[in-house]
Amino acid sequence: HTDIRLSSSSQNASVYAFPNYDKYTTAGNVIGSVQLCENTQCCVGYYLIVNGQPKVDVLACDMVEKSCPSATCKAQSHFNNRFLKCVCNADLCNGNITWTPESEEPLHTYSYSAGEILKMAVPLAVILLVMFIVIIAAKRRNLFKEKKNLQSSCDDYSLSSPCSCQTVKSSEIDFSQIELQQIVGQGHFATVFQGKYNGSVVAVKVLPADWKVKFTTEKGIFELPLMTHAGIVHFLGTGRKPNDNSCFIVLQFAEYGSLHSFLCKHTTSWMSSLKLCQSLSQGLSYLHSDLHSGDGHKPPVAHSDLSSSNVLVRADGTCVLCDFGCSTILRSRSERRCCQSHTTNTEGHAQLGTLHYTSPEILEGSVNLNSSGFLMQADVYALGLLLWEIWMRCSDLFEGGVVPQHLVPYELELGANVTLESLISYVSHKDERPSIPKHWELLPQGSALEELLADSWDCEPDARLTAHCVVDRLVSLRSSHSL
Ligand SMILES: Nc1ncnc2c1ncn2[C@@H]1O[C@H](COP(=O)(O)OP(=O)(O)OP(=O)(O)O)[C@@H](O)[C@H]1O
Repeated sequence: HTDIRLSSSSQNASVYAFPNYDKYTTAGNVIGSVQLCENTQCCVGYYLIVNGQPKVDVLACDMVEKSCPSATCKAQSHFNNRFLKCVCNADLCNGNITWTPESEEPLHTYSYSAGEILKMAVPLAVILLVMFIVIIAAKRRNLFKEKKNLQSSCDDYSLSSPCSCQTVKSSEIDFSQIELQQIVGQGHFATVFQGKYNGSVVAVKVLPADWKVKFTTEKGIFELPLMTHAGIVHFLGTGRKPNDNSCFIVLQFAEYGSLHSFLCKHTTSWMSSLKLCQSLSQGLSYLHSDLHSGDGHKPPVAHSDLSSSNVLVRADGTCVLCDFGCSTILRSRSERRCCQSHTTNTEGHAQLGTLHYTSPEILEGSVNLNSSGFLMQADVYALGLLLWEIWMRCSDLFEGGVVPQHLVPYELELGANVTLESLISYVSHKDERPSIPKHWELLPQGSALEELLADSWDCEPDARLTAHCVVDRLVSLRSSHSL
């Protein structure tokens, strides 16, 4: 058992305990066994289910600032029958999780009540089942058709596991070479630390041994040939911690953290908003590209979990993509033959990303399999939402007025704890999108912005731009409207 000492003094203090990370407990604002949450109201608890009982894995302040309306720590996600997460807003509340084995469902989501989780789980299961069946059926019937102009680089691709005929051997990093400092991020699966490796500041993403599949998927993407690009977080290597067998990935450190936390704290000028948008779109365009260079071949990759928490901001004000744990490699038929012996385990695994950013066709389970790039089109829908998020914090687009505080898409319309049902009704049935300020119509670049957003988040996936076209539109926006 973890020894937890309680503090009665400071507000929003969160009990913290790192059974596997004892030597890092002095990092950050830690007093005794209590971490003082200075920049967030939320405490988070991660528990592993051992012999039917939740056992503390990590307790800390919630660095990703997700909503935490409850004072008690009710289990909100339950993965693989092994892992629970809860968030809450009272002193030391995350030391006690409220959980009953029957009340949880395996969702990757924000905080929901048990009833809501049940309501969402059924349609989600149906969507996943339908997607799986139609993908397999489409493969059999060779439904993927050639497309001109749009997605021209992804003809005849199909989903594949992260195996590759070609991979670049990455460096195996010895854990003793890394000095972990403080926690800088907490995803659903991983804890991300700032650290030092070979004299450089790095980010170390630690995934518990239970999440080996996520780790292997992400490692497989980083190890594809030609994956080095300014818009994709730079990968340094992977390893295993000797004491508990958890896996870690060492990455370039992004000084501003996630785009979400950057936009919460900062507003931008028009030019710096364009820099964020352009680097983000270039990163996605590169990820989607099918590249041959020398002996190396990078197949197109769909990110499948784009959100402002999975985009990082570097010190120079550019974005990089991160978190490839849900990504899918799209392979041509000939490559699949060559990879056949490795492609069975995750074949057809189109995963749902963060709910707010999920495209209407995936929300509804009506994926158009005539379009081989449907996962890339879903990424472009999320890209449109991210561009909107960035511009909603651009002070030059609110001159003379107040820049609104940062909100994730649909938070204003549907609240922070959005449900699948409300999203389907709003985004799919009513075809609504995040609202664009009326006065943008009057700005010189206003109509180009609106068109770009509309063409990225169109309800019809085939009508959406490619990520490459988004880059082109942003380049022309920059040249015609540089302030
Ligand atoms: N290279 C990095 N530099 C700085 N911060 C980072 C870096 N990588 C990740 N982070 C922080 O850690 C958070 C979680 O990282 P990541 O999304 O990779 O974890 P995850 O568990 O896979 O998340 P998810 O819940 O989206 O599946 C990010 O939102 C960001 O705040």
